[in-house]
Amino acid sequence: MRQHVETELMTHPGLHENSLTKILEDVVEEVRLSIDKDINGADLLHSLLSAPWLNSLLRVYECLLEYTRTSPRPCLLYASTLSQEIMRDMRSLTAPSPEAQELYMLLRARHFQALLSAHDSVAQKDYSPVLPPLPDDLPEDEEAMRIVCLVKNKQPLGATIKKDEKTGEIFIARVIHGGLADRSGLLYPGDKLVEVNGEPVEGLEPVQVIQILIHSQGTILFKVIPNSPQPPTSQATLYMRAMVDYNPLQDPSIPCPDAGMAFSKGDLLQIVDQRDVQWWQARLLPNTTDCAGLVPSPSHFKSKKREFWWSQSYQAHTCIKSLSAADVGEEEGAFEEKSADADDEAFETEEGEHSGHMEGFYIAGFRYSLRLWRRRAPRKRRQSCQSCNPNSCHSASTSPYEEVLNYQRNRSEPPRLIVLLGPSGVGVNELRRRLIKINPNTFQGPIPYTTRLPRSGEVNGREYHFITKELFEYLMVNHKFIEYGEHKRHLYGTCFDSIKDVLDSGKTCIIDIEPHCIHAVRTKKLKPYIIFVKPPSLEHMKLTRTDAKFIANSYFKTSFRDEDFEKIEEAARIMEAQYSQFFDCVIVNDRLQDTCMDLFAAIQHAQEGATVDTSQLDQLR
Ligand SMILES: Nc1ncnc2c1ncn2[C@@H]1O[C@H](COP(=O)(O)OP(=O)(O)OP(=O)(O)O)[C@@H](O)[C@H]1O
Repeated sequence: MRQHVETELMTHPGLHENSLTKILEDVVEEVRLSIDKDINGADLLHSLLSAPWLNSLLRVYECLLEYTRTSPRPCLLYASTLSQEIMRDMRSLTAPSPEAQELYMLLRARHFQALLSAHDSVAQKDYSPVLPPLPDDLPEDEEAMRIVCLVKNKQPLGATIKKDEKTGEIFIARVIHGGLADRSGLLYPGDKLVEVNGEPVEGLEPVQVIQILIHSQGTILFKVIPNSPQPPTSQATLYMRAMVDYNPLQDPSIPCPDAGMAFSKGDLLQIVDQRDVQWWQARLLPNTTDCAGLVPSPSHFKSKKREFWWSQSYQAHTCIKSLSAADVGEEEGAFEEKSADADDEAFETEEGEHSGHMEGFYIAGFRYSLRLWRRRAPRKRRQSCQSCNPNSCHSASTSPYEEVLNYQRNRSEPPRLIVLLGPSGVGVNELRRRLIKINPNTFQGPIPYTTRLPRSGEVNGREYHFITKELFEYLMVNHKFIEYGEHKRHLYGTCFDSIKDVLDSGKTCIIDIEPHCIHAVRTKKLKPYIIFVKPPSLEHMKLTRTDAKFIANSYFKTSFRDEDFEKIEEAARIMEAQYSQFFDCVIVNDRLQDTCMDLFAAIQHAQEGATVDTSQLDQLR
């Protein structure tokens, strides 16, 4: 008989190809591979799925399924009673046979009796739980409780609690998106905490409750009085670029520093919950699988912006020292004595390549004078002041985030403006010139404006747009220039119209600007892609710039000295610290050839699909 029972179990369904057990085996194997790949949570899932109880449960389930299919009927309604009668009859036998004795032992076994009892319950369909009757004196205001069991793992529980100062009751304050509590779907903001692991929380401080949680191992049992159900709110996910640095551990206003999320200027954030006016929930991209964290909402930022944790707002008037700017400034007096137009000539004769004529086409925007006015000491140069421009973006000083969208260029749209910036001498002009030279049908620079007279051979609208001082000043006051400056009593500037001309022709316009002009180009129309050209290490600069020369003053190009490299490095560091939130891409100009390729790839990426700021751009030009 024993043999018969075992055989029965063996022939039960459950091991054929599509059975749940087989599927579970496959899933377990799959999860095991995920552990090898170090995927978060895979080990926990693996141990859960490999648990013997789950396997047994599935087998039972499969047996039940099989029986449902064959719908067996019970022979008797009271097999248990019958077995009792048989045993009673056997006990009255004076000399029972060995078979009768074995039968008696079997029927008497507890497991068998339990089996027969279960059989009778099923046969009589007597398996609904019998609930005790409700007491008559049930108080009207009795609240329903919910018992929530969470399995603690390495992740935080993902919920914060707060105390109602009036009643002393402890509530779930917020549930962090993607955290354990959120994924359980059983804890909601406003739920009143009654017990944690059997310990009543009445009269406790939130920190004491946290201590209970910290010391709990394995599963944590919460007893809560659920908050009245809240209507589900559908929220669009927003993507934001951080304009400031934020560290929750340095923010005294955050309700729970551990639930906060630190971010740095320029980081992309996925805002997953904006229901709270003060504290949003966000994830740091690209890790969208991580649990979200609390970040201050823009309105909270504004109200707290004077506090110490609100770091480094944008300062439009910051002076980033140009390479050898002091030298240029010092020589200015002597230089003024000489011919007012000597610069361009000197540059043309010394550096024919840079004059703009190249294999049958002309590249504008690399003239000596144009580059020189920028390099003069800021106190001397007549600087375009975008911070005073009503169209310039002050949003950075008031908003910690800017909304961004994934850019998908419509073929009918003009290309995006490509903006290069970097410390003087890092190689911005060299890179821009190379790009245009390599592919003049794709890339072009804007033709600058000047008030100086054209020289022989120069064509209006080719080297420069030659205009009168009056017209230049008219354009200036009407904010038509991205930047402008004075060099040797002549005005030079880059006008928006020149950029528009290039873009309207279908070419990619590449400009280089001083960092304080970033705000001027951040318009919805131009959709600028801002590339920061960063110097390599001092050691690499020395190695790669052995033959390089930079414009040290108005007459001479000189070789780099060690202190020049140090100045480049320092200027880059300051630029990055103050403007990195605006950089779409950072390229290290180490080996020229490689940098050109990186730049080309970055520009292609920008034109085909990359994030673009949206919300703030509307407020601009
Ligand atoms: N990666 C590089 N390797 C070697 N030489 C380089 C590299 N990048 C630039 N150079 C050289 O360094 C010198 C300075 O470069 P460039 O004139 O482009 O600097 P810049 O950043 O435009 O400076 P400025 O803004 O002051 O005009 C040039 O001689 C250029 O050829």
